[in-house]
Amino acid sequence: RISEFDFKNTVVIDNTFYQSCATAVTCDPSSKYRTINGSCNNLLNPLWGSSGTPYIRLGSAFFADGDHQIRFQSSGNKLPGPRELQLAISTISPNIIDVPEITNVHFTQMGQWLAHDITLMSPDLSGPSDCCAIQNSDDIPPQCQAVITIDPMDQVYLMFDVPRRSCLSFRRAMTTTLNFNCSITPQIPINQATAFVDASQLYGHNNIKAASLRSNVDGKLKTEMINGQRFCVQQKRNSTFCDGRDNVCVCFDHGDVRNNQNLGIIIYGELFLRLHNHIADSLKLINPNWTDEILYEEARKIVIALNQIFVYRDYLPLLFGEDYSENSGLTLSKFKRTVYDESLMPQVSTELSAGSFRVPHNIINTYYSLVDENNKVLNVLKLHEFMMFPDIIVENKNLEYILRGMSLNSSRYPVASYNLGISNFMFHNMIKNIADSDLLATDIQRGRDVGIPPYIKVRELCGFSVITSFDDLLKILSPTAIGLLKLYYEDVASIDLIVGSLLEPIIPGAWFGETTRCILADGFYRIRYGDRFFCDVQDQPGSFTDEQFEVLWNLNLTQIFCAMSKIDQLPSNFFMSYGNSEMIDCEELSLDLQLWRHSTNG
Ligand code: HEM
Ligand SMILES: [Ca+2]
Repeated sequence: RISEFDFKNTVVIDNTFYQSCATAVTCDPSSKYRTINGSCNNLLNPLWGSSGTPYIRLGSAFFADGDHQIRFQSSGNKLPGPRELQLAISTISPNIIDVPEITNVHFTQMGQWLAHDITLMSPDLSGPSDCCAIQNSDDIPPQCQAVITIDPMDQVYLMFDVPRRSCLSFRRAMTTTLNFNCSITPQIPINQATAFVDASQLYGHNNIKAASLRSNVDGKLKTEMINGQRFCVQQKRNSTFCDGRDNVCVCFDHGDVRNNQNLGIIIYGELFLRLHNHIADSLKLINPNWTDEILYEEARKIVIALNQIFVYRDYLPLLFGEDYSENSGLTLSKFKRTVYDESLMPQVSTELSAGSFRVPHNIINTYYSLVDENNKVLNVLKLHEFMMFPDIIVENKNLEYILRGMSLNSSRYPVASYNLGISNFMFHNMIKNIADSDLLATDIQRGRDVGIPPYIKVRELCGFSVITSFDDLLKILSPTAIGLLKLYYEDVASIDLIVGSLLEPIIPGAWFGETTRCILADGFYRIRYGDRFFCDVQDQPGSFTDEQFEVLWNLNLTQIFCAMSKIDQLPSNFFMSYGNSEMIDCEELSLDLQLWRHSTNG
């Protein structure tokens, strides 16, 4: 191994799905554009990284029956309850207030925007609508077999006015065996997103969705005027994701089902949509003879490249720490091009999606502030009370006021616990069996649901020293953290990945501990070097010229979000909070697309 995250040669790719269950695709090797679903990126293995394919496992699966049943502790006893673990973690780490950081809420929001691009482990929504309601029946369907128990004496729920219940809804992730007609043991979930950073959360992860979002005129995505502003179109009512609360009138139809989830992610979806249409307009001015198809694909290609630049040049170095990011080949540089590696599997791992990339849930803020042009705080909204509630965004200048608040407000310091709101009242105003959920308990359960290896196994995979007892942990974790683990787990081998990871000390300059860093570095390496269409890869049919790449390189999120909204100022350093970056006046987007003139024949 060249570094701790170098799993390239150790991970075993199970080919069952590709050989026995997938329909063959034929690729056009000369195509300049990536497909919508990610197929044909890798010409030798055309389905690698595409939506609807299984996650990879970096380590072996952990199930009690070797197939799908949730694992037990070494003694055979049940694992500690996820809800109890969450409550315990919040007692040893402050979770009442948001401890400020130098980064702002955009740093958090970019993380979620990126997560929605690369991974979608859909829960199985078929069968009973309320899994908790059927727990006494003799025949509980698989998707309902992992609901989370709530203790009748639950200290938080007892204190607050929420309906009394003994169970939190949890639906198991869809697997190839149970949901996709492809029997694989141990069971493996399907990634419904394309694994590449290809803005699929904006365009749709599959052809049907993507086609439904296109206007089919001049390369643009569909929009709708609401209160004099341009937004994306709305979904039909009765969709699971918006009808949760009866006072919701607005529900956007985006590329990813999660794009209405909170006020921040909605704004990102809207602004990137406007960016696509702005670029399509600009391209049309330069190339009036280009068809709708060419305009769409060329605009899409630029939006994808910009997303990759913002992720690899701006976000990841901040997340990992600059040195580590650079030394691991993650940082994007203007001078050193990415060399495509067709042997590298560009797929997200279960360890990342059901574990490590959820660790940044601990920096989610409790509040969104609405801040006006004079820096006056007009309103403060609790994130968990305004989930799946886009109505707020379309009123007055709320989009701009929230954007400003996100820029000025600090993100939360990464303590082990998540904020109190999403730990107890997530989806507060949704229908009864979804409302008042617990994100950390859900994350713990999700890791077990898809059988990711426990904490110490993942550490071993990363090449860290082998742990055989709680005492061995003294080299890594604080005595308080170990005390907590001992109280809940019978043995060190049973500790869940996310629990151990959240308790690890934060690496200076990064936002998490070493185990999270290792798993995330693997993931972001794969989906960059394994992406034939990565924005700075050369000598592929669709590669940008050096000059074109330079035009894109000169853009940043501040310029784009400035130009795509009516906001008057944003921080010069987009991810830095008030006092850590000056606010600069917004300008029109200076995006000169002359270099795109006739580069494609219309
Ligand atoms: C901004 C507020 C956020 C909220 C309210 C939120 C909420 C959620 C929820 C409800 C889930 C599904 C849990 C499950 O059923 O298993 C989820 C999944 C996830 N979240 Fe977040 N999240 C937020 C931000 C973030 C951030 C900042 C990151 C990373 C930097 C992130 C990474 C993930 C990942 C990787 C998953 C798994 C996605 C999948 O594979 O389906 N989230 N989040
Ligand atoms: Ca994607």
